[in-house]
Amino acid sequence: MQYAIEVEQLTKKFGEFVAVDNISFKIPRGSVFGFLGPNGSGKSTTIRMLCGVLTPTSGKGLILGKDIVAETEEVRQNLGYMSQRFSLYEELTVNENLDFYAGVYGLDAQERSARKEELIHMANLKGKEKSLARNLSGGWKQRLALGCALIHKPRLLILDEPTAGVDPVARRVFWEIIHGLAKQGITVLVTTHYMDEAASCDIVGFIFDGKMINIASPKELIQQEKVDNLEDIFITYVETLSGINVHPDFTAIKFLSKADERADKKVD
Ligand SMILES: Nc1ncnc2c1ncn2[C@@H]1O[C@H](COP(=O)(O)OP(=O)(O)OP(=O)(O)O)[C@@H](O)[C@H]1O
Repeated sequence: MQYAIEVEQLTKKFGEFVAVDNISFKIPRGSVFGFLGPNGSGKSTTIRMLCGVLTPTSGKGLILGKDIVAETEEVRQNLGYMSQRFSLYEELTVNENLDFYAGVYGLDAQERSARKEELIHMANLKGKEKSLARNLSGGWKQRLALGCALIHKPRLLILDEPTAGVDPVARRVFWEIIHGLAKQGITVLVTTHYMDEAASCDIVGFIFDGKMINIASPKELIQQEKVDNLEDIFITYVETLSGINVHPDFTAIKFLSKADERADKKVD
């Protein structure tokens, strides 16, 4: 099997603090990998190492067979990255944002115009080419950012919480695009806190305190853990690993005054 991502004992320390702790996993080409874990568990640090912007403290990583430390330039040419904040230039138009990213990746004029047309079609941005990014709604911005990440035809796409803050329609459309890209052979690594999105991934990996706790298909994970859905797994892992009960006990707290309670109970 050919792998898009191969990670072996990857570790990142910030001083004494271990943000990513000896993780190993492999993602086959053309699959959608949902990288899950609570805030601060090490997802972005792992992604930053895979993108070649952070040097691992130890361990090894290959992206499409290229070493993330020794072959950073080759890795970047094969990789598209979309950050949580979409990395768009708000004062530039849709067209100008795409042009900017095309320039970064050195596309010539002919390639650039053909590619832009494809991406505007994919992102359903026809008619909005001259709109400022600032004036686009969340869903449009998100799809423009995806277009920018795809401008150089990368074979691996890394998306850091791409659907945070966009409405359900835009989320649905976005995921249809993601699965369409995977069908064409593009590998996708996506972080999300939405478990319905995670359930549609081919593989999900759960990271906690920098350690990879489990990695398998959603179906396998649900069978292994004998629960109904991924949300139950997420909560069970967090409770077990942190020792914190995530269900707060509200019964001891009175939110209404006695007078309010009496008024509510009055029947006309
Ligand atoms: N440059 C840094 N220096 C020191 N600590 C850092 C640095 N970058 C990240 N960390 C710490 O490493 C841990 C993992 O952070 P990371 O951003 O990878 O988590 P995450 O899973 O992406 O969280 P979120 O879901 O909130 O984006 C956190 O405790 C964070 O504070």
